[in-house]
Amino acid sequence: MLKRKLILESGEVFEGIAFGSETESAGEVVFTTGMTGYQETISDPSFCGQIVTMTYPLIGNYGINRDDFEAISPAIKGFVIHELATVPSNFRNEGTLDEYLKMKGIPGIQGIDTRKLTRLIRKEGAVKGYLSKAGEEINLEEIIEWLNAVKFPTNQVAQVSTQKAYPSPGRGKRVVLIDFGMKHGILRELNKRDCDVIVVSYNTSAEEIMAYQPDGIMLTNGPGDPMDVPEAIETIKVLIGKVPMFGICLGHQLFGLASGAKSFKLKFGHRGANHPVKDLRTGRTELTSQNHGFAIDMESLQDTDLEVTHIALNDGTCEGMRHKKYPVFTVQYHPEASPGPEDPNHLFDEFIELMNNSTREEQLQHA
Ligand SMILES: NC(=O)CC[C@H](N)C(=O)O
Repeated sequence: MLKRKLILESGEVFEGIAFGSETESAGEVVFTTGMTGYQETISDPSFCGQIVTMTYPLIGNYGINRDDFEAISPAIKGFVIHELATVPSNFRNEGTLDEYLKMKGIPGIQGIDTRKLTRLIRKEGAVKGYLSKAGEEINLEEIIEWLNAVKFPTNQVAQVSTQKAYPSPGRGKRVVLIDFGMKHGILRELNKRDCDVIVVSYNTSAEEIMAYQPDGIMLTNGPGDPMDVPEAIETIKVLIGKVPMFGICLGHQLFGLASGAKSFKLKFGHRGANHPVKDLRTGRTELTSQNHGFAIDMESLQDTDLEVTHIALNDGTCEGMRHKKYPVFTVQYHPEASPGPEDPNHLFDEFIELMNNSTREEQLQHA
């Protein structure tokens, strides 16, 4: 078994055992607290460019299956775990995590103290990291210096969005889905409700989107800083009020920015499958799946036509908004719930209802 190191820009070094691809890699190191769902995590395009640490100690025990991918190819830069289960056991198992990461060229490290790493990230905030090539000695000082100077690419949405529009047909409401790095779960939920979905690239113009005559527009999740996608912000500005809109995660942040709100980077993000969110209108709390490093600044909503509908109970940040005049609502968390929990799944039904209640005449008035 070959060794490899995880090195942080702050100078901490974690030595462990290499698995997955033997290559070296670098990216922002983040942690997620989900106890299951490593396959969904690895393949969630919102993690594009990041080295992902699982805080749950035993990973790989149910293998990799055919059905649970959130994108065709994973976009993570590395995978950090405490202990790799080498003999998976599950009726859906089709192969091991190690084989999968090897096939996809993603380096993994196991046998490190993920608790210590997580506490460091919580204390110091988001940090850049480097995973060394399996079995290779490195010059630590050189790597730390390089990490402190390097600027990672900011075009992650362009890396993971579809380049060409394509349909995912149904006989119900026509939804144009703007793909900022869509999790397949969103498409599954819309298709389950018989929506006639047209998936378009992140830089499709408002005019082209409206030419599909949609009943509604879906703004998806996606990687990176929402400020790095100015063209999408401009497009959303034009689309607001034309047809009902539903935004998830990056889609929520872009809608906020398009409406005049501001965003900021959280110290260490919300990533996991047990984040409590309170719906301020009903007083109900739901457990949600989350994966975000940025958030909308609630104070900046004062000068907009938006209102906060949901807040995070862990730190009080904004988790949902709606437009006061137009049929648009967005959430910072993941109602498509892959891997779960499914508490907020009803939001997709609310989107369908919003499209049902918004008549064609009304839409044409705004068009
Ligand atoms: N899952 C997402 O869409 C994440 C949104 C954004 N990239 C963030 O980190 O905040």
